[in-house]
Amino acid sequence: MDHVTIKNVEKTFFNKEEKTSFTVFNDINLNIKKGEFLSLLGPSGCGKSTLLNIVAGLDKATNGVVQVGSKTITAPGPDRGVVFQEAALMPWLTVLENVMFGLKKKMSKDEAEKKALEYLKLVHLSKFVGSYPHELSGGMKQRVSIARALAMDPEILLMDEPFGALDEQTRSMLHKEVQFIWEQTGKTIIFVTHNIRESVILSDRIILMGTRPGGIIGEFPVNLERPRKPSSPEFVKLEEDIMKQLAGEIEKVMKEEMGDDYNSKKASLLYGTNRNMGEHI
Ligand SMILES: Nc1ncnc2c1ncn2[C@@H]1O[C@H](COP(=O)(O)OP(=O)(O)OP(=O)(O)O)[C@@H](O)[C@H]1O
Repeated sequence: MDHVTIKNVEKTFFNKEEKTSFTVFNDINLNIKKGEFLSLLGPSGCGKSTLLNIVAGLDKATNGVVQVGSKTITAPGPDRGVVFQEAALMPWLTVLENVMFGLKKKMSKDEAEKKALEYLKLVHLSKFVGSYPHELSGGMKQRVSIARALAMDPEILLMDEPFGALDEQTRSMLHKEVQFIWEQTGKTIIFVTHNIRESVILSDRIILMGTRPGGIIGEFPVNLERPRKPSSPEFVKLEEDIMKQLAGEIEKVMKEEMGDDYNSKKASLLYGTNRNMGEHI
């Protein structure tokens, strides 16, 4: 059953002062199933965050519609929880209070506390409920923000490079955690990343996005058993297939951004061992 439907979505940014406009993408069509783990993968600037923000209701499509079930999205709503790259916790509140914050508007304080504790347990932070954000590592802060989003019980979890700022070990630990949460809760997850390996580890399906003109340039179902092993031949093959399709895109972006400084040797450095497409190329 389709849970999220993205139909003919266009996004154009207008700059009124300079009287210019920039179309990020002009015709995105995508159906996401209930309970599906879908990644949006692509080089910097291709519009992954823009598309996610439109689904979140934080930004408006210039044309086209996004539906959750049969309901057209016009604004943020409790059916969609968002986790960003930076956890954005309230520094004056404890871990528990941060997670309880939104819940208290919906239920009694006791109920909110019970629910917050339940979700903090799910992300393995029971021992830190009384800590303040500055006492936590980056990975722990992201786990709080995941618990905070999940505690509101959204049908859909939208994650915008949630582990982009974390070190490799923490990132890998959180992959296991997100997978566990997804299996436990059955949420539909849309996950933005520019890391090929991360998308193969986590997703049921990977949507590849390209730039200028922006849009979907490929789709890869990931039919590998979980937990996935990056060293398995099937995993490596899929990474290579995605990489091949993306190589041309990345060079296009680099050529445009670096102009005369561009040289293809630099491009090859980007295809490093962790299959990361670079930060802001
Ligand atoms: N408010 C805005 N006004 C004008 N242009 C914008 C605005 N927001 C985004 N853009 C442009 O839209 C394009 C897509 O941006 P977006 O952040 O969605 O890309 P992305 O694929 O998520 O990139 P990254 O991986 O770097 O976050 C970029 O060229 C960006 O400069």
